[in-house]
Amino acid sequence: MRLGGRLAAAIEILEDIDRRYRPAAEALKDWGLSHRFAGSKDRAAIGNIVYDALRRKRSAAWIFQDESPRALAFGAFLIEAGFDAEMLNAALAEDNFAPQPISSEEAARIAAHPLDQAPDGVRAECPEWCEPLFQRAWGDDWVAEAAALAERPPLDMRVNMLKATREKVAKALARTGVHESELAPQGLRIGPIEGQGRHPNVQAEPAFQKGWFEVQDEGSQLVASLTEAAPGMQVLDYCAGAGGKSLAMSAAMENTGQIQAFDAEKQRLAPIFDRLKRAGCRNVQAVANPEALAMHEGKFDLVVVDAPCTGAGTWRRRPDAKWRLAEKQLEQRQAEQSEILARASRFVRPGGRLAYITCSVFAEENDDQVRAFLEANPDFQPVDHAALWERHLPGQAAKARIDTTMGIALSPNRTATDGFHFAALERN
Ligand SMILES: C[S@@+](CC[C@H](N)C(=O)[O-])C[C@H]1O[C@@H](n2cnc3c(N)ncnc32)[C@H](O)[C@@H]1O
Repeated sequence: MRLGGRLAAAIEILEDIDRRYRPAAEALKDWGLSHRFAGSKDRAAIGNIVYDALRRKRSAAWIFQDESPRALAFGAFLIEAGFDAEMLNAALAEDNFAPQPISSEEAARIAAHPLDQAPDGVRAECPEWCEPLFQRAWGDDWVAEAAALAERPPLDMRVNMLKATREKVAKALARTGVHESELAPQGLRIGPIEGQGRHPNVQAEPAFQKGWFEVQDEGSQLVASLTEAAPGMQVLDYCAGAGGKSLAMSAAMENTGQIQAFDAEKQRLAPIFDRLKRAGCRNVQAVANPEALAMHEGKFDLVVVDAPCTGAGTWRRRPDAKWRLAEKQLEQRQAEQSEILARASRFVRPGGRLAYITCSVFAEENDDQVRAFLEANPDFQPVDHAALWERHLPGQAAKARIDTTMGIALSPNRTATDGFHFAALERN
């Protein structure tokens, strides 16, 4: 397929996402199934245009002064490729499968709306209702913080120290252009996709099948190590999901002690069994029945709450979720977070630690939750988060945003990771 056919396909998929209110990954998959003639390079290129259009929806709509799927696909392509209207029209010429080229009226509109003159909210690439949330959380940096969530993400991996070393995995993946992560000590990274390329399918590599590494964002790796799960500990991962944090803590604990991996939704836990097996984790037990935990109240050295949240910190990877998120869902997540914190905290032993994690960049889900919990639970005290960070990442204090009391914030803009918040609270 030529560029015209790829743009036409991207427009069709964006229409489907819009009309049927469905996740981008599903719409792309369906398109692939009904267009089997398209090769893997075409699919990757189409996927890039769709994801770029969702990441840069406001900028693309601004330069075209139009929110239609065609304007979003064209606009995002112009921005990402650094093309102007004339260059794009030249690339579409004599391509029977191409959409209508950019008209002279559209070209005039594009010329009259340069991005450097766009309002802050457009450059921030976030839904209008989220602008005050970013402003509150990030002050003067809010546009840069929100805009960084519209960049293409890298592919991050955590080396499983139970089975391999960073050198060994880097060697096994040498052809992929992998390099050591800047902050996470067991991290490896393949940079963001360039142009119309794609990330290698690292999960098809024998090294992955052998359990030498997991695909895990560097921010997720960092918050897992900030829990300070250590050999011999009794740990409760209260919102374990597919086990990303449990697997990382299991390796940090050198397969000793015990991790109870609990989740209120049984089906969310389902992938953990294969993952544990592949990674060789023998100190993790999946628990789906809350009653099985009851007898362990007040017994755990460490309780980790990787709470359900808006996921705003992951918008680089799931840009469609950004436009689906509604104010009501934020309120629901906040209510769940306070309820889960209250429940989970009962399992911390005196002298033990509660670690609160979200992949959100909003104060409503982070500082506000920590503050409210501490007010309601005077037997818990925050650890010194600056000292905690320094222990793990000496000399890197300028990277994260650290509030000694409320916790540590990671973001694409500051740490080149997904957005995360981490707070550790100790029980008297
Ligand atoms: C952010 S995800 C967890 C991700 C996981 N820890 C990882 O690293 O892969 C949040 C999880 O919380 C679970 N959850 C939601 N409400 C809960 C509750 N009341 N109690 C325990 N888990 C809950 C969800 O099912 C979801 O799997």
